[in-house]
Amino acid sequence: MPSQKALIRRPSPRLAEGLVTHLERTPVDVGLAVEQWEAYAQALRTHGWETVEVEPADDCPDSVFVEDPVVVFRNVALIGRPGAESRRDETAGVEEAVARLGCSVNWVWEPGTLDGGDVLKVGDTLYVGLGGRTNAAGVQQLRATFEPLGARVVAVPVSRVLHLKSAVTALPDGTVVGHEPLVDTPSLFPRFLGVPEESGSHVVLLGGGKLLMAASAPKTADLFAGLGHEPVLVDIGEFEKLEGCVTCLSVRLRELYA
Ligand SMILES: NC(=O)NCCC[C@H](N)C(=O)O
Repeated sequence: MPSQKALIRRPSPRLAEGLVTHLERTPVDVGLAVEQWEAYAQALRTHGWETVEVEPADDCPDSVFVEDPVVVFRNVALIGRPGAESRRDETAGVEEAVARLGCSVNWVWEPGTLDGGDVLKVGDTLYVGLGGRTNAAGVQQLRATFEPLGARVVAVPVSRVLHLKSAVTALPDGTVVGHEPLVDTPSLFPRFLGVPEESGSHVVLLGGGKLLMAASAPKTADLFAGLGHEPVLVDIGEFEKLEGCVTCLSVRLRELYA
């Protein structure tokens, strides 16, 4: 039986010092953030995911955004080299966690940079955002790692948001969804659906038609419900102040055999 495990990482006490790039900094309430993170983890568990905590990295303010240090395809994990230097110490704990779960591990090497938030999987296609935290050498290394396993890697420009998955994610049927003013080239995706809210661009596929989404995107949730999906809303407001989304707070591992 394939396992359904989700890596999560407890927020650092220094969360409020996390990076902001495209937003103005506003104060983060770390206590509230921890409550929101616990509710997020509970939502994953309620919908059938076993949560696995990566060792906390208290000195790394952005470590809660656990999807960024790694890309997993089938049972192979590529440990990224974060585009932001302040995030480079986050990788060791994530590497240890994926290895413990039985993944084969590869690494992105200098001069490559690659953030997991820049990689969107749609079936066997890996769209990779180029322009912010991920560079051309990182894309080449992603190709070299995953194309031999049957992945097709498609590089797409990202200039208006932090990561590719800040701009677009995909519904269970593969339709790519995004808030058009923030998507550089919607025509690169075979099927694209515009959504009315920025945070409506971010869905985590929970299985069975359920979509984990931010509570800040109620109109998009209605749109998706009207299309036959089942939105599950969580408040991640404190993380949104740091350019975090529902996608970046976990790494779902669907193809491990445990
Ligand atoms: N995948 C993501 O969208 N990650 C969000 C990272 C936010 C963090 N403050 C950062 O700038 O790296």
